Amino acid sequence: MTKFKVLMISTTIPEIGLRLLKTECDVVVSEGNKNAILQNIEGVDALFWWSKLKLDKEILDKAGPKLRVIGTMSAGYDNIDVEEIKKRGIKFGNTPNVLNDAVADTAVLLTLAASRRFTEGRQAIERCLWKHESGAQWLLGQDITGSTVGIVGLGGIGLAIAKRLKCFNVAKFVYTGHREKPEGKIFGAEFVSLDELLKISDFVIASVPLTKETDQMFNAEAFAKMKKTAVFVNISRGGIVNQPDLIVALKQNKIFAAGLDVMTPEPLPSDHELLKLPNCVLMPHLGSATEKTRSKMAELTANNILKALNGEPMLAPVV
Ligand SMILES: O=CC(=O)O
Repeated sequence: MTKFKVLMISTTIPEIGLRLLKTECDVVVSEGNKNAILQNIEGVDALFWWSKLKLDKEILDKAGPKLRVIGTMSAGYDNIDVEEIKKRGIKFGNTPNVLNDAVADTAVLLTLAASRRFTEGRQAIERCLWKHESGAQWLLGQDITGSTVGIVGLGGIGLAIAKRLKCFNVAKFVYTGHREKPEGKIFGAEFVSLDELLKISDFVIASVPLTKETDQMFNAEAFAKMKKTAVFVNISRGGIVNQPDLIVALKQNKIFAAGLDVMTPEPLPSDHELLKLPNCVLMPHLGSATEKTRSKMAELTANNILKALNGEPMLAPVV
């Protein structure tokens, strides 16, 4: 029996992904750059995708008509042309839920770090600005205890963030999104409009996918609605923020601080303005980057692909 042919992008996938696929498929492992992908993709039955590159018509055309299954090892798929995939009748799945805890941990880390002036404190040590006489009001931060936390997008990750922050004795949780959610009610969070959330929240935490609707939703207008003491955290996608507007808001202290795991572009150039802001904490898109989480993501992606190749529903289908 001829085996299915799978192209795995990239060479850095946790071992379990390759091991599972190899039980039923011939696997070619490719670097994640476009040239390598285009060189290797022709004639494959399935694609294991781990790349920030656009998975577009050009790549799908080069793959040809045999390609009928794609699994992305990510929860988000804003870099993937889902409409084109649908049109071609290709089965497509992602890795939701398995990364909720790791990403929520990252959100908590950024919330704490931004509110307690982590970047500025570290810079102060490096620049010999930490003095005995620095005084009792030096580098004061914002408290989570007693605060109002606003979650924009109460999906699996948003809820996991709220659950974690509850332990910090938050006074009130609010959230916004398309609709009120039963899990919001059970948790004890109030559903409010985006405007209301921006107005009343001490912490605004974004956990929405990047779509046409959320593209640059955090812009000058949104930052102007926030409290001057507000801390903004983004663990979803850089594209939901108008970054020049955020930089202005941080420079002019229109908001207190930001904690970002995601930004534009990625990778961020080392001389980027964001890195020069003392009230901005940055991580290089590490939300799901723990050993266990990445292994679970690799396993789910491989199983999505194997199921679909065998004519069964994927464990986590998108289309
Ligand atoms: O950003 C990470 C993901 O979408 O999985």
